Amino acid sequence: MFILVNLKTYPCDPVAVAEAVRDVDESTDVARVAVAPQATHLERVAETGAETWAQHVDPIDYGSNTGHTLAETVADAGAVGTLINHSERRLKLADVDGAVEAADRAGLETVVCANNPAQIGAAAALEPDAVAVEPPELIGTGTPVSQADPEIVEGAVAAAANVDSDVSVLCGAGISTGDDVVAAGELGSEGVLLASGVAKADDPTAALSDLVDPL
Ligand SMILES: O=C(CO)COP(=O)(O)O
Repeated sequence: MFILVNLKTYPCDPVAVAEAVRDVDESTDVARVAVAPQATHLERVAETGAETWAQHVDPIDYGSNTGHTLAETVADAGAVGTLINHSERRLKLADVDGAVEAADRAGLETVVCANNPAQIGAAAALEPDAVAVEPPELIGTGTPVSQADPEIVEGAVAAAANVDSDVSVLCGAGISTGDDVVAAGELGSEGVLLASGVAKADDPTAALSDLVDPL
């Protein structure tokens, strides 16, 4: 299972969480664990040796784009992948397409987020490496999508497979325990996105160990 920890703009220590991510990733053969800090922390996080992802890239190339995030810069800072169209950083469909293209150009792995199976189908058609279904109403609640809305995960898996069977499906929202990760896997998800369960934990290593232990 792929476990991607999104730090959003939570007031945690990104380097401490990244060290926990690196240590837990190295301690297991059954999970791949990565962290997505804020753009300005990418370099410091990547220096820990943790697999580092961006939270967003813009659908742009080098040039006159003040205030935007260029995929190549994110890759230069040490990121190997990027989220696109997170529910807290929504893009127009054409811009999701452009951001996937920009990430591909920079050699970044891509996960395109979406709210529901219909959007997952549209996202899969843009040929990212993976799509992630995250019902916005469950984000940050501690109520796991795999329990509260298993149909949405199964629907997302079916919708992506219908469009492009090479696109993996992840799910997220409210996931904080190993049982939640196991349940996500049983619904056909190849990984999970999570944030508050680790970013707000007093002991991120313990929180991450709990996530991978039952796998
Ligand atoms: O938005 C999320 C991950 O990208 C999920 O957030 P929570 O894990 O806090 O529900």
